[in-house]
Amino acid sequence: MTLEAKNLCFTYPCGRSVLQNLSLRVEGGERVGIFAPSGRGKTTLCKLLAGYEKPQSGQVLLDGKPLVSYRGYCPVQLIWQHPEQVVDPRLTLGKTLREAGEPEERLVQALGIQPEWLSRYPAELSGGELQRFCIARALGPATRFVLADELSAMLDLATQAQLWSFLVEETTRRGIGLVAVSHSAPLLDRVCTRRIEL
Ligand SMILES: Nc1ncnc2c1ncn2[C@@H]1O[C@H](COP(=O)(O)OP(=O)(O)OP(=O)(O)O)[C@@H](O)[C@H]1O
Repeated sequence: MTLEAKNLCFTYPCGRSVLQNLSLRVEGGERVGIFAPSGRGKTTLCKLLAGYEKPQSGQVLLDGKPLVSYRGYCPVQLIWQHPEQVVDPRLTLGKTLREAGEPEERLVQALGIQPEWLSRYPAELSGGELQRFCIARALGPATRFVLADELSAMLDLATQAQLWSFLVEETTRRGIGLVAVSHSAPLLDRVCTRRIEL
């Protein structure tokens, strides 16, 4: 499969123009690092690639078809920088995990998700623990591309290394394309097959 951004232009309603004519092509199984200083538009690009925002002009295509024409579970999944902002605080983590269907036990174990966390609420877990649930939720059976937006910025080095090596192994095994966003060029060079600068 191919994920393609074609000539994307995006301006927020306040008039802040963030992306001008941006094009990008990612193949299944490829790992592309996106490197840019703060405020350049990395998160905005991820939101466009996952269909959370619509460009004023240009298109996001999945295998040549507009992403907006895919119904149901989106094959392009975004792992957000701040997991606490993208989980429902009123749901237990067990329910959060099942939002994308029954999770594979293998994934739950590989991510180090502890059984006793499942009955807790998001506010009762650390950021790193919560991010593991968001990663598992993003890796449903129909996922073809994963966008990882600074997913490890708030984690200690050992946890960062563990989560990245899991993501590399899992995406390689399933031929999933990965777009990784970071301020750290060394991290992207370790994780990705190529790196681009915005
Ligand atoms: N909802 C919004 N409304 C208006 N402007 C916004 C909105 N979200 C982001 N911006 C602005 O758009 C620009 C790009 O933001 P974005 O979050 O995409 O950058 P980024 O490269 O991911 O930054 P960082 O590395 O700090 O996370 C910034 O100048 C930001 O202030």
